[in-house]
Amino acid sequence: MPISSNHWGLYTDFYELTMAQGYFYCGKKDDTTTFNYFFRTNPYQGGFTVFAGLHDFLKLLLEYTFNETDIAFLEEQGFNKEFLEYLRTFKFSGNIISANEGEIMFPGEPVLQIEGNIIECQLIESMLLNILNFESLVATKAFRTKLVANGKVFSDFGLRRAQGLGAIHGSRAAKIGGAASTSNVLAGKLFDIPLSGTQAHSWIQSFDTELEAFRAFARTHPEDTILLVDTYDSLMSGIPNAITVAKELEKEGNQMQAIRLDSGDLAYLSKKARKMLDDAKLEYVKILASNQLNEYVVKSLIKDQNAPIDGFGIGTELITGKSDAALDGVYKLVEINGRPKMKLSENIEKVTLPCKKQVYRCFGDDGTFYRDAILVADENPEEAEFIFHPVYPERKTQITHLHKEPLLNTVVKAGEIIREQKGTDEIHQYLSKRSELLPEEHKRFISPHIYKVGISQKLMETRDALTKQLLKKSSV
Ligand SMILES: Nc1ncnc2c1ncn2[C@@H]1O[C@H](COP(=O)(O)OP(=O)(O)OP(=O)(O)O)[C@@H](O)[C@H]1O
Ligand SMILES: O=P(O)(O)OC[C@H]1O[C@H](OP(=O)(O)OP(=O)(O)O)[C@H](O)[C@@H]1O
Ligand SMILES: O=C(O)c1cccnc1
Repeated sequence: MPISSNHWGLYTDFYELTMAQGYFYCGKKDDTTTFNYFFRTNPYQGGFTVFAGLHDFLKLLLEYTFNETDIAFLEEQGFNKEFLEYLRTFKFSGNIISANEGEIMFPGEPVLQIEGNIIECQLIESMLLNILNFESLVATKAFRTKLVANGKVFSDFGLRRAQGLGAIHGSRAAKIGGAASTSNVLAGKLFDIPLSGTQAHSWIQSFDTELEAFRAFARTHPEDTILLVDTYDSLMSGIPNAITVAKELEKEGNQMQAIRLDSGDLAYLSKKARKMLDDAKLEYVKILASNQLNEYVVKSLIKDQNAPIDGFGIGTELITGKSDAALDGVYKLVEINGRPKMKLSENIEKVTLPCKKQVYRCFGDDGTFYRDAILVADENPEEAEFIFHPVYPERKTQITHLHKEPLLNTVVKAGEIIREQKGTDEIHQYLSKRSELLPEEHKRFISPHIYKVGISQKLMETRDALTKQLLKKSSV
């Protein structure tokens, strides 16, 4: 982590600590609770979300403790001595079941479920949301790009444009979603992501001529020469100079790797560049492109305009998850001391589902993802006959005959991580495999088909009974 600490207790919102102290003094500190993490909408008006950030969250969860300076700081903020003594030895001791990192998930379904005492579950809320919402947002953006890149690679160039230190985890998420490499050296070291890079305009500008700059770069990097050709004029100067240097490299037995286009009409320029390179018998020299790219431009260049571009560098839009500022993931209390709990809202979309749960992915006859079923945790999935639309119960699907797979598996037991987390490469491979099972209509960018997530009869009845009780109480 860039902020050096082995104690992450303060990585939380103030109100979590205020509530924790309140629970402590209200005699609730040993109440057992269950919370669910879920999101309400897919980002980018898309049809799915890639779940990412689990590894980073679990790592910090183990270090979610308070050291002496944290305790002293909280004392200055007015927290009570007895409560601070409690925090001094605090360590998360609960259980977590979670979807795999890299899983394709949908709105409304629990992605992760945490059980523990009320204080520990409450304190970690903000850190959990901070990590999972951001990484899932960026991983989803990256995977959308991968889906339309037609096998062409793209590298994360986002460090300079990211929201501060978020870049470190953004680069990790970009790799999970499909970036082949990153320019972000610290993220590369921390998360074992291959590094890649070219050079900036400053390199070219620092020499008297472009040709001199290209030659100097080729001399110092003969085996991996990539030349940025747009500093002065791509067609009139940059590409001809790159060809001259490629020929000089050939004489020394080396092959120039690529040129990089960074402005202008990338389809037009890449076609011209390809022809110029091919005419010079430099078919092996690849063409890379950058400049405010996103999944729509990549799709247009590759699929609609047949641009002969071999790879992309993508910065701003990838690392910031443009045009969505955040994934709207939330963390809600669903059970306390064995009693189901829910949140009512005038806005039906914001009503939460009570109870400990399990999510089952139901597969169609062709083996693809067909429906997700949210069941109460102790329900036998083979006995659940139908699942119902959470808002319009008259819309139901029979699931008896469908193959089902539970999505939430134990990752933390009594405060210990019991499932080894995978590396970014393996997570991406898992995502790719799962994506093959997601029907195409959920992947399209414009008006994707909505993947259906239903709730079991038992869950619906529990929710409806609880709603009645709560409405009765609130009208007294
Ligand atoms: N053929 C193309 N089809 C669709 N979009 C393209 C195409 N070529 C370039 N773009 C995109 O159009 C935008 C062009 O932006 P802009 O006008 O700022 O670039 P520029 O003026 O060429 O470069 P800069 O301002 O960086 O010098 C970029 O987002 C780029 O990715
Ligand atoms: O466009 P992005 O997707 O964010 O990709 C990263 C950009 O960062 C670099 O530009 P730099 O910061 O040097 O400025 P430039 O736009 O003038 O090239 C690079 O040349 C890309 O254009
Ligand atoms: O290596 C590059 O070409 C690079 C890295 C970061 C941002 N823009 C370009």
